[in-house]
This record gives sequence, structure tokens and C-alpha cells, in this order.
Amino acid sequence: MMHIKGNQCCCSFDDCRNTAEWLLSRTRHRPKIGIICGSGLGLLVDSASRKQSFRYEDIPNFPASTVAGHEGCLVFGDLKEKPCVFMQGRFHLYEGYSMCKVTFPVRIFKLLGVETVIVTNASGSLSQDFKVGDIMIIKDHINLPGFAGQHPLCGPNDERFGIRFPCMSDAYSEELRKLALDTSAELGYSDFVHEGVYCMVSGPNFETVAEARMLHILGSDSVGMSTIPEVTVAKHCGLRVFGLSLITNKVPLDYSSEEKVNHEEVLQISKMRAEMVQSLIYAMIAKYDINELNQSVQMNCQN
Ligand SMILES: O=P(O)(O)O[C@@H]1C[C@H](O)[C@@H](CO)O1
Ligand SMILES: Nc1nc2[nH]cnc2c(=O)[nH]1
Repeated sequence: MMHIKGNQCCCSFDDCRNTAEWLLSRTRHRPKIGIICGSGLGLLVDSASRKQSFRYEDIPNFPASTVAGHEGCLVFGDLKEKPCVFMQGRFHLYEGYSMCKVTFPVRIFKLLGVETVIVTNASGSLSQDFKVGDIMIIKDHINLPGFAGQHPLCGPNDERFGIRFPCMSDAYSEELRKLALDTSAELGYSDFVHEGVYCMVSGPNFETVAEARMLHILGSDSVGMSTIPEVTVAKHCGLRVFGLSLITNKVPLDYSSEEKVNHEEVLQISKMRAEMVQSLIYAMIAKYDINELNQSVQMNCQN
């Protein structure tokens, strides 16, 4: 689905600004960290203090969340005294939304003053090294829909967001990945936290065996149906990005496999492991020096 109306993007800079101004006039929160909660991971919001919540349906220009495990609320709150905004539920291409709508909230984050985005998701493992329940720190991605022209930056480029041809080879902050690995070791999580490459497919069906084998050969460690459009738009508008993928299932790579992937299993594992994901993110945020990181964001943006 193209996200162009005539020659105009269906989520123009003015649409984004109107939505951001609507929110800023209704909250005193001024978030610096934006957190996108993946399937079944909405509980990440629970420990935030001073919470203020807006239902997506009440926010001008916001799409509605239609997937089980995605609550549909934008929540402002503090984690470890750091001002955050959470998306409790995200938008997926398979729901019928244009790439522009899928990534609209990331641009709202930017206009709200967010500097760092933490994306989480549920994904299926293609690597023999990953077990169900493991956490994958996303070090890189393969944007399969993007290769086929389903790309959030296709269409006229608005320079107020970012440049026409953004670099993606450093999309996932090296500093934050290192912080995540160090924090995992301190929490005793090293056995089940690994770095890896996430691949996006449009969904909504899970992979055939031949597709799974192909994705693995291409270099993917896990596969899911989200995240990459959000990361691409975040990088385009100069946000620092950190991504975590919870491995909720193994993707069958063999015709003899008994494994039959389903969304209920994805949600069940997400619920079981949400606490671990939560502890890792909280511990990272506690150590996170916003001022120090701001300087490197500015340096990145100058490059
Ligand atoms: O929003 P995420 O990427 O966590 O959701 C995953 C991908 C599909 O939406 C769903 C499949 O069970 O979970
Ligand atoms: N495409 C895809 N998305 C997922 N989300 C959670 N598990 C999976 C999976 O196995 N495949």
C-alpha cells in the first residue's frame, strides 16, 4: 500500500506537528526516551511512575491497534526518574496500514523531544544458537519488505525529518548494545542474551520451511513482522535506536519438525519472559546518562 495522497504523504509534517502539539498541550511530560512495546510486552509500562495515558483512538491522526497483545495506549511516565513515553501496542503492515501510518508514532516521538527509541518485539528464531525465551539484542536487520518497495521513506522526502538517502549501516547504537551486554552480564542473564540479526517479513502468515531456510541463509538469526520500519524512520530523523527481540518460538527449518507456530504461543512466551525483558530495560535505563548520550546523538547527526 503506497503512503502517498496525490503527491503528498498521508502523514505530512503538519499532521505530525498537529498531533505532537495536541499531546504536548495535554501533558506536562517531556519524554526523552520512547519505548515501543512488542507483542505481549505491554507490561513494560507497569513500573513507570507519574503515568498519564492516552488511548490511540483519542489521539488525532493516530491509527488504532487491532492485534491481540497490543493494548492501544500511549503512556507517558518516568522510569528510574528518566522521562519516557511508551507505545503499548504498535501498528503492523499486515493490519492494512501504510508504512507511513506504521511509523507515524516515531515521528511524533521526535516532535515530542524524544532522543532515544527502544523497540521491542517478539520473533521466531532461525539460529540453532537461540532457545525459546532468549533475548536477542538487535545488532542489524534485513528489511525484506523494503527490498520490495514497501519502505517508509519512499515518496517525497521532507528534509525537516531527515535526509533523502540516510545511512543504515549503524542503525542500532553500538554504545547501547554494549550497555545492554554489560547490564545482562551484571544481571546474570548472559546465558540467554545474545546479539543477532532481525529480519522483517510482512506477515501475517508464519514462514514456510523453504522461506525460513532462505532467511537463515541470507544471514537472519530471527524473523518477525515489525520494528524495521520504525527503526528506519527513527534513524532517518536522527534518533538513537536500541532494539530487543524476545525469541518466542523456533521457526521450523525442517519438514520433519513438529513445531507449528501460532500467535497464542507467541503471547504466552512473551508474558512468561516479559519480566526479564523489563528488568534488562530498567537496569539499562538506570545506568543511562542522558546528557552524555545527547552529546553523541548530536555528533551522529552532524555526520
Ligand atoms: O509487534 P511484534 O513484532 O512483537 O509482533 C509479533 C509479530 C506479529 O505481530 C505477531 C505474531 O505472533 O507477533
Ligand atoms: N514472521 C514471524 N513473526 C514472528 N513473530 C513471533 N514469532 C514469529 C515467527 O516465527 N515468524
